[in-house]
Amino acid sequence: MKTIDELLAEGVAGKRVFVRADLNVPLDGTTITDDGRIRAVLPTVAKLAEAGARVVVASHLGRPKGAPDPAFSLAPAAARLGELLGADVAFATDTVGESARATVAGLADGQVAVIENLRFNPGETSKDDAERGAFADRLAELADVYVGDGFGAVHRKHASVFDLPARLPHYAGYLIATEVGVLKKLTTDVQRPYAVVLGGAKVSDKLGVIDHLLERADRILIGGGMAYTFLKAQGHEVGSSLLQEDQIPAVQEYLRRAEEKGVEFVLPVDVVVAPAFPDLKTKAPAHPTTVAADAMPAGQMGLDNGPETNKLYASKLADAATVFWNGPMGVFEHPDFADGTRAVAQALVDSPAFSVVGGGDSAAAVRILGFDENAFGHISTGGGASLEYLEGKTLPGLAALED
Ligand SMILES: Nc1ncnc2c1ncn2[C@@H]1O[C@H](COP(=O)(O)OP(=O)(O)O)[C@@H](O)[C@H]1O
Ligand SMILES: O=C(OP(=O)(O)O)[C@H](O)COP(=O)(O)O
Repeated sequence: MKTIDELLAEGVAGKRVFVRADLNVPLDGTTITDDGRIRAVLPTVAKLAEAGARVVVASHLGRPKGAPDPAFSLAPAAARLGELLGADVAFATDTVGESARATVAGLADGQVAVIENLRFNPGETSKDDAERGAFADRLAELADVYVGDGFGAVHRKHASVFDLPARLPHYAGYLIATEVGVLKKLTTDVQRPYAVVLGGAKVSDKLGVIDHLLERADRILIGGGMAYTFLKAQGHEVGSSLLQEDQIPAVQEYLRRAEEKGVEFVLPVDVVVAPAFPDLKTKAPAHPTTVAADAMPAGQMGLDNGPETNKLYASKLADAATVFWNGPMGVFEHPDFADGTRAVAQALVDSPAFSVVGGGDSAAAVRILGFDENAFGHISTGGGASLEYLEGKTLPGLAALED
């Protein structure tokens, strides 16, 4: 894999450099609630601009349906990138249309532009190679060189991640180099006990990693939206909680194999429930109650780990030597459901373990809840990406950067 330093040594002045970043930041309307992913790509963007490149930054944000949708515009991220760089950042209101072409053509050496959300074009995420390729062809017209630095999206076989680098000279940016360097350690000389904490909302994406973790981890702690499929698999009522019904047989098999292999599976013993998903805009009181995990009332939704679970999880992390954590333990964006996530973060701060926190929302949660980033071993910008890396899977966005 060629790195950005090699590109800089070759010289980039006057070249149009396409930087595939992951600027998928959490938004409250148009306000960025955590800019960690923008700060993470700054070294790459700043270095290229300093060296006189015409930098075209591209990313997805959220999961729009292949068409423009103002709620998913990258405009706030472009503005924040400009503030952090201390320079004007141009913004193209489309991806490969007139605005993008004119914006890129208007760049002077050392200037930076951001193009609109790549997922506004159906070609970005298409499963059809030809449709993705056609979009990648259009993107390739905007640049002379490709730098991959969107670590959070390298597990996606998407046009800008996988097909575009095949069409341009390609290099890995600083963020990808750092992320891979740290995660590699967890695949080789992991110190034991090795505990993995899994939560969050992308349950169907992430349940499969447990298959691999059963061969690798000593303890697996489950929380967040992931917990309810496990509780249901044990025969408990889960009300209207997030549930991956089709995965129940797989989850039952995980629990059986864990017992056979002596891997400790830790599930919530109590949960915080409410009648409905809370309003994250108004943060209006959500009327939470705490119930035993095996006695959830029908019609209520599990939204956080309860206090007994928080104590239990802290005790399971206290003597771990290595911890990998992906996925908040609850809907931490609402104050009624932030305690479970706060408790796990605090346990990692208190534990001498080498801790890696991965995922857009997990990393944001740690910072939004006021923890010092330096108290953790590594905060990764990718949740799904880091899990798939740890699984040993070939990640399309890394494979595409190989020579
Ligand atoms: N019990 C739950 N029910 C619904 N959503 C949940 C629950 N617990 C956590 N979440 C949500 O999970 C989201 C983050 O999930 P995910 O994207 O998988 O994590 P990451 O971005 O760290 O990889 C947060 O927005 C949080 O509100
Ligand atoms: O937020 C992301 O992943 P993560 O939630 O696993 O950290 C990435 O930006 C990838 O987004 P996607 O899961 O919509 O492809």
